[in-house]
Amino acid sequence: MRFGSFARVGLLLGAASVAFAAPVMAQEKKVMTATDMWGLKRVASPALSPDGKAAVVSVSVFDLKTDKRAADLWLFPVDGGPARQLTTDPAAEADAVWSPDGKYIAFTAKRDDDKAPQIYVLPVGGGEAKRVTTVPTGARTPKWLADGKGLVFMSRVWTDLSTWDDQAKRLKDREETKMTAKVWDKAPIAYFDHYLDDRENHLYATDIDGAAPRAITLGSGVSVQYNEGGAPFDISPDGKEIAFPVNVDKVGNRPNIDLFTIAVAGGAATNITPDNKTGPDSNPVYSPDGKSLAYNQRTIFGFYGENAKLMVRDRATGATRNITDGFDRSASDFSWTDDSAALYGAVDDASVQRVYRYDPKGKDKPRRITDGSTGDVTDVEVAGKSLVALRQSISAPAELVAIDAKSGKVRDISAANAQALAGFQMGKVESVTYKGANNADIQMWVVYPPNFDPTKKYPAMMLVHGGPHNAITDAFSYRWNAQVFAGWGYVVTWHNFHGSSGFGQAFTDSINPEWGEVPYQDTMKAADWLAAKPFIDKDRMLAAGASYGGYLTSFILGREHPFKTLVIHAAVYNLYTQYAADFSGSQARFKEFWDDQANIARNSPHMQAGKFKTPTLVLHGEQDLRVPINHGIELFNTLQRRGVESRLVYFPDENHWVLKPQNSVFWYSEVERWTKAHVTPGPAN
Ligand SMILES: CSCC[C@H](NC=O)C(=O)N[C@@H](CC(C)C)C(=O)N[C@@H](Cc1ccccc1)C(=O)O
Repeated sequence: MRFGSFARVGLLLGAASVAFAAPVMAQEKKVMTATDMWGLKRVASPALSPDGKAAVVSVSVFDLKTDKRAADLWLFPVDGGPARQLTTDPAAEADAVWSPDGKYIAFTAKRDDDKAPQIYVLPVGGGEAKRVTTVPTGARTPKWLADGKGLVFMSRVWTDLSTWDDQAKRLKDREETKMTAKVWDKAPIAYFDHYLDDRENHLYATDIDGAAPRAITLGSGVSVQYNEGGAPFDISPDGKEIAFPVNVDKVGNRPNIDLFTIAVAGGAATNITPDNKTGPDSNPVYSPDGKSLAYNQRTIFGFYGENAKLMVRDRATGATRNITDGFDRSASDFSWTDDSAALYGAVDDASVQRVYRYDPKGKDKPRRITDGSTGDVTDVEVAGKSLVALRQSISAPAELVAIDAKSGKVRDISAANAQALAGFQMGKVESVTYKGANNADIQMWVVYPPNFDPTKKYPAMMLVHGGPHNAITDAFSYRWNAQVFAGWGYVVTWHNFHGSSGFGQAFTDSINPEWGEVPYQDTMKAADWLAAKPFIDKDRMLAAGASYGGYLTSFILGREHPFKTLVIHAAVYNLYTQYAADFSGSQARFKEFWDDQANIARNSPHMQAGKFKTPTLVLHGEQDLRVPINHGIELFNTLQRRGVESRLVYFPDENHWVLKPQNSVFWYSEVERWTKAHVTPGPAN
């Protein structure tokens, strides 16, 4: 679906549209279904103009008939006023970046005959976008050079080939050959849903006039560590130096990411964080005055749940400070102010993502700016006098907002989904705290069915989150949408059990290396809390989870619990087979499994198979290389062998997550059919 013609002034996405939307009467409102949810527009991370006056975001829409996504760039004045659609091409545009003079926006897209994503440059004042690269291996994550005449980008290339023609030929040969074997000498071999090939990520510079790109890191002896997301590198404000992450592990299975710098002109690369040998140094960002380099550091090997410290390096002396010393939160998101006097970023902070201000000198403690009362605020961007971000909640998808850095007030800029949401009757959302394992305070989200009547009794659907070192914050989920489940007639909960992030490092780390028992107890105590409520029917409770959440749900399956049925997606069911199945399994922080098999015996859900008796819906994707398909098959076959009512829903073309629209709608329909058959939804007297 398109929003309109090029450069059309669009009220549709602007905040102004809220005022003009026809009011929808309560009785006309409907509960949101999975299909409705797929009709919502998805607003991605903003890119703020250098003067801070306008923000560009990519807005995606999905077509349920074709399963296709279209994404276009929209420009929003930060102070309000109508949004302007910048692109209408059927291809999805991404990675938007403003030129230093604010006159152009570069982005990546696979348009027309492009076989891989290329960089395009669009004049902001009007005119067509012009393609500036023709790189057979694709151009990703562009950043402008300081003079505005060129860009640096990343491409994944074979390092034994010296020309783009040779790269193109090998790509063609690999596509055409009937010999499909892959060979590795070093781990990792895969990332989430794809096998890694024998290429490396390297940086190139290109002029915007379309001259052949020039290699920067190729020949330096190191390559860029990159899996997904935004640009992992930054260019110094004088346009002379680039900082980028490198995995210096020579063995495989002991990843050690250090930050390197290299001249934009190429040459030798220098490791600037060689002393941190046990954790990743990442996300380098130069201060606008060019004096400092901010980056994240973790130091505990194999523990992604470690709080990321925010480090600031003096580029002249190399002296480096941890400016978040004593801050018991992870500072993984940050953006410098123009005067280099502060940084702002979103923090996973006790069940909500809130914006904090950091002092680059480390004298002032990180200061909370937004209070979290209106949902998660993430993806913070600072420029000129503006601070923009995305805001979302359990009941509303992300929209672009402006933040007042002094008062913390959050103001809507986009309203891409205001009209659609006005037609839905959402359930009330509450944050509660109960006493969990070891008498600790556990935060839990409760989402009530629309038209909830506290004098009646409702069934409960307890959702168990993944990670485990993640948290359920006030965010809109497309994969496990609590409002869709509440619309079926359940009181839905998400509890942030021990191990969750955002509640302090000790709480996060309290389930290592014993993954099962304490989160299990937290879940049972959450069930007790619910069962004691007059509005809950304790004989109509179910639990559902995915990934680590599927681990904990299958751990529950082999133990005492009050649930009438369980829904288990992409579960880590067998810790023996998960152990070395992917990159996470390869990072043993404590003992290797052959040195501590008792831990696996205590913690692996499959060891309790002899006690399985609860009807269970098992779901898994074939392309899941994070938790491979064997887990779902083992769990289902074991339930069948024990004569326990069970059903396996298998997705041949989905990975760790169900991401395709029609498959997702089918996933929701299977979960709805199964849960309703085992736990009657809706109120009873
Ligand atoms: C957000 S980082 C979580 C990464 C975590 N890494 C280490 O294990 C992870 O992938 N966890 C898996 C389970 C693991 C394979 C044992 C998991 O539970 N994934 C969850 C959470 C998640 C959400 C978004 C991105 C990555 C993971 C899930 O898939 O819902």
